[in-house]
Amino acid sequence: MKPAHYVNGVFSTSGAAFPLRSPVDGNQMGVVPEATRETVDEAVNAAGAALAGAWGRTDVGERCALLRRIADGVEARFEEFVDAEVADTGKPRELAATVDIPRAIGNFRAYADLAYGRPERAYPTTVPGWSGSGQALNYTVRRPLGVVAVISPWNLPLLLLTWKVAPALAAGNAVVAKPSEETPSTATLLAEVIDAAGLPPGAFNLVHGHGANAAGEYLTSHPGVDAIAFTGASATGAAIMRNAADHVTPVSFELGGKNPALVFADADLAEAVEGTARSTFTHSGQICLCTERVYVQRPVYEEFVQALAERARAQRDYGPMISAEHRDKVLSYYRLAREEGATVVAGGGVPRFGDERDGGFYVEPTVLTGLPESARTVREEIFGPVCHVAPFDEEDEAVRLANDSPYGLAATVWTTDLSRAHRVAPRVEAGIVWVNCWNLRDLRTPFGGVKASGIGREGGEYSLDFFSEPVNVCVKI
Ligand SMILES: NC(=O)c1ccc[n+]([C@@H]2O[C@H](COP(=O)([O-])OP(=O)(O)OC[C@H]3O[C@@H](n4cnc5c(N)ncnc54)[C@H](O)[C@@H]3O)[C@@H](O)[C@H]2O)c1
Ligand SMILES: O=C/C=C/C=C(\O)C(=O)O
Repeated sequence: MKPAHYVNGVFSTSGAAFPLRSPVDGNQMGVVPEATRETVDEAVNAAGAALAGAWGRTDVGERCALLRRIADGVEARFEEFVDAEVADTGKPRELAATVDIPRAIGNFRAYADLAYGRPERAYPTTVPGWSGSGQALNYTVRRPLGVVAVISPWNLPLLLLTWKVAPALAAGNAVVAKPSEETPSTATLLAEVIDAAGLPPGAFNLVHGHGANAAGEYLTSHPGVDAIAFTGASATGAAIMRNAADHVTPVSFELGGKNPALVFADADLAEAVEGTARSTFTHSGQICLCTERVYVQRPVYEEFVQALAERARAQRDYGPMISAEHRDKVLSYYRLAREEGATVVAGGGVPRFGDERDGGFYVEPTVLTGLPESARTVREEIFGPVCHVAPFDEEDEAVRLANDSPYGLAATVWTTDLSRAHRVAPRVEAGIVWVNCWNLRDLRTPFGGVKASGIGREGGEYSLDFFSEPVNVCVKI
């Protein structure tokens, strides 16, 4: 797979090339073209021209049929997409084959169904004493925003790219997408599938490159961009917001997190341990929904810590960090944790495999205890296979601990007390609260964070609302 831009229906590798490295062994796998400001400008102009041309004249039925054709196209090249996602991220094949690629297909199919079946409202209005019939009809129609910039991260590359592209196209927008510089391959395959599906040139465009002072920033500060949908770090979101401010460009942000788990003494402890191991170590903690703070009611605290530590030590076939830089960042937090006085109950270092993986970017699955809530390790997002476990006594204390964070993306609550579940979950300052489960997804539900974890919601009608403008038409009868 050779990463390429896709602009106005044409593939190219214009621009300086930068290395694409395998996170598994650190070896260079290929090169990625760095889009210039001119290439980004060409992509935005192509999107605008598509809206003024054939793509702008499509109706929702035609667009949803094209989304289904894209889904079928990805499905037909399923193994190729899995190979590319595994090569770029190093994630276990089973994860890419059961989550990343099926969800990308599901994203297109879900929005084809949701957009096509979405009703609009009408209000028959009576105006007493008014001349004529004294009646009017108010109805809502929706217009696409226009040219949408989509910027996506490296952890779930195709899942998160298509989670924005699908609803943006369904709503009639034209898209310029910039995937992470770390993971260009499945985005390029997607462009091939979209090209084969027959979308008019310029409806979907793809540019590769870095973010700050590069393709990402050229795109988010471009005056021809009508909306920005971004997933990535909170600090990056703030930088993008500053660029968007000049043109008052609307933004949809899915940002960072420091997700808590609350484990009550009445929980099914084995289920809570297994669920917290999954929510901490899946994709080596490189999912925004992963748990990094665990609060366990005191009567079961010691038992829980030991059981979770055993699960950490038992982790096999886990993947690496995406890059040497990210590996070094996670290891710097492992050092910081020790400096702040943590007990490292499991992990805390670099695994030794005795094979090519020793040249890759692996870190050990890690469980920490003993830190105060004020510790940086407990407050700052690490984005690796690590969590800190602390005890609590009362329910209100647990909620306060969970909410004592600048972030508010996701949380898990483990309890067999139904009343407690329904009391606690709505009080947690997060966009998504799972009870006795984790990452169980219904694509119609609102997805997103509060505080520094994001602005707005994705999913179902929430995405379609962001990617379109409602227009109220009032007709005197
Ligand atoms: N809330 C969510 O749904 C969600 C999902 C995945 C990842 N994340 C967050 O993303 C972070 C990890 O991903 P990452 O390292 O790719 O994030 P990142 O913010 O470094 O990069 C994300 C994307 O933004 C681009 N970018 C970077 N700086 C930019 C700038 N100044 N202007 C325009 N574009 C810019 C990058 O090239 C990349 O495509 C973590 O903080 C994680 O919590 C959040
Ligand atoms: O890393 C963050 C994961 C985001 C997941 C979703 O956006 C989703 O499941 O729809």
